[in-house]
Amino acid sequence: MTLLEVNDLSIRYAVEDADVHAVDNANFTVDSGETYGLVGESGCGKTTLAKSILHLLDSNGYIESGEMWFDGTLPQWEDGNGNPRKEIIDDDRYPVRADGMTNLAELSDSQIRDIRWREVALIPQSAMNALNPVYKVGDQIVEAILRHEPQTTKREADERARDLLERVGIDPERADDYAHEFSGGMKQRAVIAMAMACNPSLLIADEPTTALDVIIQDRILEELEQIQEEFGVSILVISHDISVMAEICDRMAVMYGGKIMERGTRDDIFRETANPYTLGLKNSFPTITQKQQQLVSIPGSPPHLRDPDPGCRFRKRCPFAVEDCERSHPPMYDVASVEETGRLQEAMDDRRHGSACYRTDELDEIRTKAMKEETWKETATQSH
Ligand SMILES: Nc1ncnc2c1ncn2[C@@H]1O[C@H](COP(=O)(O)OP(=O)(O)OP(=O)(O)O)[C@@H](O)[C@H]1O
Repeated sequence: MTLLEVNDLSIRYAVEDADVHAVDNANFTVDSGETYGLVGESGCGKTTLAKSILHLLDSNGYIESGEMWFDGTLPQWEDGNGNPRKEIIDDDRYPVRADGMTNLAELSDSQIRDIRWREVALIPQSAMNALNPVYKVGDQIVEAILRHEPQTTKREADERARDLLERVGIDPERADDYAHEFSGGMKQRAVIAMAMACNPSLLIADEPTTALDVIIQDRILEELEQIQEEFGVSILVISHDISVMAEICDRMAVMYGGKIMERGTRDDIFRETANPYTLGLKNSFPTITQKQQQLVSIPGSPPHLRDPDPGCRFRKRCPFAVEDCERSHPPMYDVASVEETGRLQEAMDDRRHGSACYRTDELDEIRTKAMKEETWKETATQSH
């Protein structure tokens, strides 16, 4: 069942005389109970996309166009008997669709505040530094519960906080400790517990393992998986590290320069990789099982996104770029259909394996060449 459906989402930041096109026409769907990943190099728009869901963009950021349909119920939309008023579709005041989904992009600040924590919780980047040093860790979770569920008693909230800590593998007795008494991994787990305080249906985790050593990283990923199983929560996880995604995601979108370049299930992305950018990204990270493999990084750096030209965002670093790539950014092609028919066919459904590349009909050759280090080195020489 669909929990979040993002349609043609474009986000801009206003800077001086131009706009930064941080996210451009993004389309993807997160189902209930699944882990969906957004992966790509720093600056490709992952955090911007995640923050926009909860209206937490920097003040110069704005949603240019698009929709974010979410299957949630706003408290102020309950009727006198406390029943959700999902049936409201003819009332212009409510951006609710016939199937009961709400367009988060159109909610007012107060409406979105009711969604935050209760329905969608965000674990921001460097979250472990966000724990308040002067309050006990347990009290911070209690505070989060009481703020969003005022009808809960302090005692109940206290019990829930301890239970949450236990569920993420922290001894409940440690609820009385301060953040500085926790290790890095414990702080991150405490932040996960805090995010789960109000039992949200969507948890957004922005770089949950960055800055942690490899062993702790693995534990945090296991923790997220367990949380998901126990609570049935959907997780939108953001990482620059494609090997982290291989560990935990059911499906994912690979982003570059504000665009989704490839989209699909974990198997689509890792076994049937179709986009040159994804192929390059895969080469540049060790897989969990093959730590010793030779790593090849993609030469060059991501494009600046101020008023970008219409061409493919990746073309300047792409060893497979052709003339078409200069003219316009490619649409998302349906990989399986193209492989079957040999003809370029656009993806009609964002659940299908899609790749934004004009050469999706030459995949065998591209995959073979992309594995060779010299393929990427040649691009570096050409672009200098
Ligand atoms: N407030 C802002 N004003 C102008 N540009 C911004 C602002 N915030 C982000 N950007 C730009 O928007 C683009 C996307 O940034 P974003 O932080 O979303 O990327 P990211 O993939 O999450 O990278 P990182 O992991 O480094 O945060 C980048 O080019 C960034 O420089």
